Amino acid sequence: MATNTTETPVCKICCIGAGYVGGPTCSVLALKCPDIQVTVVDRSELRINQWNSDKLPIYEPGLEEIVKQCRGKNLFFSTDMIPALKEADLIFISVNTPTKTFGLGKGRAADLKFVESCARLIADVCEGSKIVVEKSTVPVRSAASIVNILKANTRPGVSYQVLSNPEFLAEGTAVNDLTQPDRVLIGGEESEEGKKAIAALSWVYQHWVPAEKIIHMNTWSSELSKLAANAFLAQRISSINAISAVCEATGADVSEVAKAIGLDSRLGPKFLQASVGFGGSCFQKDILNLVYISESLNLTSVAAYWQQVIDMNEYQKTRFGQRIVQAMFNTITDKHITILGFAFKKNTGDTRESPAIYVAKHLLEEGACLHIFDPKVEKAQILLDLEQTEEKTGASCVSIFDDPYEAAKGTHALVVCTEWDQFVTYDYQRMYDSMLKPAFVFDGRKTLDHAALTKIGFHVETIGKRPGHSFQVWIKILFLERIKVDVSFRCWQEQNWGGANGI
Ligand SMILES: NC(=O)C1=CN([C@@H]2O[C@H](COP(=O)(O)OP(=O)(O)OC[C@H]3O[C@@H](n4cnc5c(N)ncnc54)[C@H](O)[C@@H]3O)[C@@H](O)[C@H]2O)C=CC1
Ligand SMILES: O=C(O)[C@H]1O[C@H](OP(=O)(O)OP(=O)(O)OC[C@H]2O[C@@H](n3ccc(=O)[nH]c3=O)[C@H](O)[C@@H]2O)[C@H](O)[C@@H](O)[C@@H]1O
Repeated sequence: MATNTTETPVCKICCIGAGYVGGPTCSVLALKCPDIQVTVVDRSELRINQWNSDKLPIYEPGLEEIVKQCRGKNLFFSTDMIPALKEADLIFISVNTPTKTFGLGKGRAADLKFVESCARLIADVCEGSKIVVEKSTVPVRSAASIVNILKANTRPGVSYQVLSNPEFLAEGTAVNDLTQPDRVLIGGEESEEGKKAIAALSWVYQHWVPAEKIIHMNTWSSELSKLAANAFLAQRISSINAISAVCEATGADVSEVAKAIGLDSRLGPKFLQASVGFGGSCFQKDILNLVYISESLNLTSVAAYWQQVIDMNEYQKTRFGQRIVQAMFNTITDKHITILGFAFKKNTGDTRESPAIYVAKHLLEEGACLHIFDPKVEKAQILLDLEQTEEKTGASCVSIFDDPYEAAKGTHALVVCTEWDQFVTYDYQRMYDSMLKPAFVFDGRKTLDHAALTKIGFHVETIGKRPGHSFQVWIKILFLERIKVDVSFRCWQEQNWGGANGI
């Protein structure tokens, strides 16, 4: 490397994008590689200021301690991008790649404008030889566009190697996922220079990741593996959620079914938790991207297959919202409802694509007033997500609480949208006593003790189970449903065939 005068392959790293990936990844990198200087740059001054303050821009268990330990030593956050890029031997591109909201591929294709602007900036300012690492999640063959832009703008004496190194961390467990990854993928060119670049990035990871977990492959396999991994994970959730609908209609219990399925060593127990639906910034975006790529390649059956994972997720969120209204006597107009949890999963303050947003909007459309509590999501973020300018405005009605008991007071129902651990230990008797009766609990995460809640007096509804009905009652329901089906079938027969004998 041009700027590297020591024996080590990499001395300085620059990461463009100080978000949920760039921030934690570089913090762990700095912690594990004290011999490397890591600078995270971002065009957002607000974000960089937050990374340099006591209140980090994202909540992630264990992250604050690492940042405090490394910041100012070998970890730096800056908006001054040019010097950091010039100095670096290796540059990570960790910027956002959202779904396009306009033009060709609108609503499905990934918008690569931020990745492209990074490539152009690197080409403009860098000298010597650089390794450019694509860490953002991108469509397969995106590295070719980066190479194109860099090559088209190369000045004499400048050379680049572009690698794909997708990130697999999950929010809420990012530090653990980064310190003990299942695998690290590095895709690159087959050439000598390509192999040298792959070796340099592997050397960085080998500071803490066992060599056998660092996997080398061709660039396109690496890019596609990231989309495929997210699609497979989301597919499992949609599969168990589809089964949850069957459970609710038949009296089976989805937790029991998930346990039975997960005990098969070929399937395993993870990602079988039925829920109100998956959220987060990536599953939907990445599957839509996969659908778009498949369609672009004329693989229409493949596209339709993955589209179903998204459709099932929409169905699950809709079903949950409708079930709340139905259980509350088919009207929630002017009723006060408490939403417990607004983040898309526990241990994060991130609300991107959170199912809570969908549920809250559905309840607001039905005329309800919402009391919302989440341990980590900022009030301004909730109002922004619900497109409310301020609390309790006009016809709609949203109040944000920083105490769950205050939130529950005077409301008709509790709706659990996030599986925060502390929700399990709350004093539900205290909440029940302060609520209007009948008091309802809708557990969209299946984490509460439903028997205990029922004993307190709550009417409890959850995903994938119809609680409160004994086996005998179920037999009766199924019997009545059967009669209904028989009657409608006979009516249909008479209308279309002139009665059963007319066939
Ligand atoms: N959030 C997650 O848990 C994971 C995300 N990913 C992928 O990583 C990428 C980044 O995701 P997040 O960190 O969540 O996004 P983010 O939105 O939290 O952060 C992206 C950052 O990049 C900055 N940025 C954008 N364009 C820039 C430019 N030209 N120059 C300087 N800064 C620029 C933005 O200001 C923002 O701070 C995406 O492709 C995502 O799909 C991959 C694995 C996990
Ligand atoms: O590319 C990404 O952004 C990341 O996407 C996911 O990570 P993340 O979205 O942060 O969190 P997950 O734990 O995967 O949860 C996603 C959603 O699925 C839901 N979920 C998860 C598991 C489950 O069994 N059931 C279920 O409903 C969660 O509550 C959450 O809403 C992947 O797990 C990461 O490997 C990947 O790097």
